[in-house]
Amino acid sequence: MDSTTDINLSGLTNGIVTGGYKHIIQNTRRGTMMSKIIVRGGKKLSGRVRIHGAKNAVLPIIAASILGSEGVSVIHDAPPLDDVLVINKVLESLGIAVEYRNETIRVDAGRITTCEASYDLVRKMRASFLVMGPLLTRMGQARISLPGGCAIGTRPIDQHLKGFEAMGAEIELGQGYIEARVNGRLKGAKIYLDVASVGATENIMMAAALAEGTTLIENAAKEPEIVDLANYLNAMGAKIRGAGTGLIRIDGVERLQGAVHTVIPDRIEAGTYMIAAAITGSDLYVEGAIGDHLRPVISKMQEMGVQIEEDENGIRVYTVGPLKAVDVKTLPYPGFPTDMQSQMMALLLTAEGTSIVTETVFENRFMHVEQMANMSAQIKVEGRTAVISGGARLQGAKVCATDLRAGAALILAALVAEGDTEITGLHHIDRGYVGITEKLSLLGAEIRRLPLEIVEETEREEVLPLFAVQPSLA
Ligand SMILES: CC(=O)N[C@H]1[C@@H](OP(=O)(O)OP(=O)(O)OC[C@H]2O[C@@H](n3ccc(=O)[nH]c3=O)[C@H](O)[C@@H]2O)O[C@H](CO)[C@@H](O)[C@@H]1O
Ligand SMILES: C=C(OP(=O)(O)O)C(=O)O
Repeated sequence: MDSTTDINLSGLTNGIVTGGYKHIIQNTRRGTMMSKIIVRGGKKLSGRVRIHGAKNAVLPIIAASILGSEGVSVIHDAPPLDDVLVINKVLESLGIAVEYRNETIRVDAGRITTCEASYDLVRKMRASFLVMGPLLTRMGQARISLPGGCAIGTRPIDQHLKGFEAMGAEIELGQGYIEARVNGRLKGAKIYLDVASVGATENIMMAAALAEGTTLIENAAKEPEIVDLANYLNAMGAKIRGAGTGLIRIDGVERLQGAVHTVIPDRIEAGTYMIAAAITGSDLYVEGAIGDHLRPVISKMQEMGVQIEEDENGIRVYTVGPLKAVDVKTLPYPGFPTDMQSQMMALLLTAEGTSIVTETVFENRFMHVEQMANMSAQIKVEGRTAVISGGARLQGAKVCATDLRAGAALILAALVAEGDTEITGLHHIDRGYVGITEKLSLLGAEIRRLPLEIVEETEREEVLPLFAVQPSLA
């Protein structure tokens, strides 16, 4: 993810605007506005919070819709997030018709006019690279800008490329682009992933769906988002078995068509609100949260003494006394998710005793520690391990979200800090949390989002009420 402030989608001003969350339109319409969140700590929360569709499921699913040469895909519960707008824009730049209204995306990929995804779009979001597999397998070629690294680590794509090469693609790198070509169709292959990469598993699974013959992905990632993608691909006519296990078998088919699919709830958004309940000592119902997707988070929170009750519609979280320190190690699913590490650290700051957090997935995912230290947090980092001294009262401060989950963790810490916390770097948070200010405020938090700097003042009132903007299907 690059470090520019907000996404500029000003070309979409003729698109459809329907009801929803203010910041998305503010950011996308003017592209120049920065904002800050101000939280006054100490409020108890109560009530229910609805979890939106999963960012990390919808992004590969939108990319996979490129594979549908006939019919229209209808993707329900697509969260109105900046990342979703970016991947939609990537598809449009390929000549594909995309319409986004009321959390439903329609994609007509009947016609593709170019196989190139430019630097301008791919730099905004790493997941844009997921269009490589679908384009290569359907069109025989793809030229995609290198996604590069980001705040949390170097994030190479060698495993994606290894998979495409094993299926017969020729890969060339030049001028910041990766060019992949194949004569005829990709061929099914046996691919062992050196690391159980989520993105590589998804990209290879999509490429293999239209390949000739059978592909086996060994040491595949097992995340619920992989299963959701496989379910969508199968609804399009693919033959995929084993998604959710370490061995996925894909029997290639000749063509795929658009399908209707509802995206799974976002387990990381759900986990974040579960921690909001625990950190504030409140009683919240997290509607839509799926316990089975959150097993390691639930189990760690219970070990700390948090009370958790699951039913078929969601999860209730509350506390009955002080929380205990625990040790946490991030791992690929079904281990503790790296995307919940910083939020968990915020909670551990309020527990009694010393906790140890070990990050094994990304090499540089402790950037929030420095920001938390500004709030008087006692954390010592050595390599991939952080030692957290819990129990001290956090103090409100001026802090900056260094990445998406770091931003969420700072908001959580701010909910219990003494005084006001000002959080900037909100473009990170907007990638992954729909209306976090509105949702927390409705639960009783004292939280506001304010403009920090408005370069262009026009059209502010015009954009209310709002939601997402996308051009109509042609
Ligand atoms: C859009 C999306 O779904 N993002 C998620 C996805 O990212 P993403 O798919 O990028 O994460 P990966 O699972 O690929 O990365 C995991 C580890 O594998 C390494 N690696 C990855 C690919 C590769 O070719 N070579 C390689 O060495 C990475 O550097 C990292 O250390 O999974 C991560 C791990 O759960 C989450 O934090 C991200 O939120
Ligand atoms: C790291 C994340 O996302 P991405 O892979 O899109 O950067 C995340 O969702 O926490």
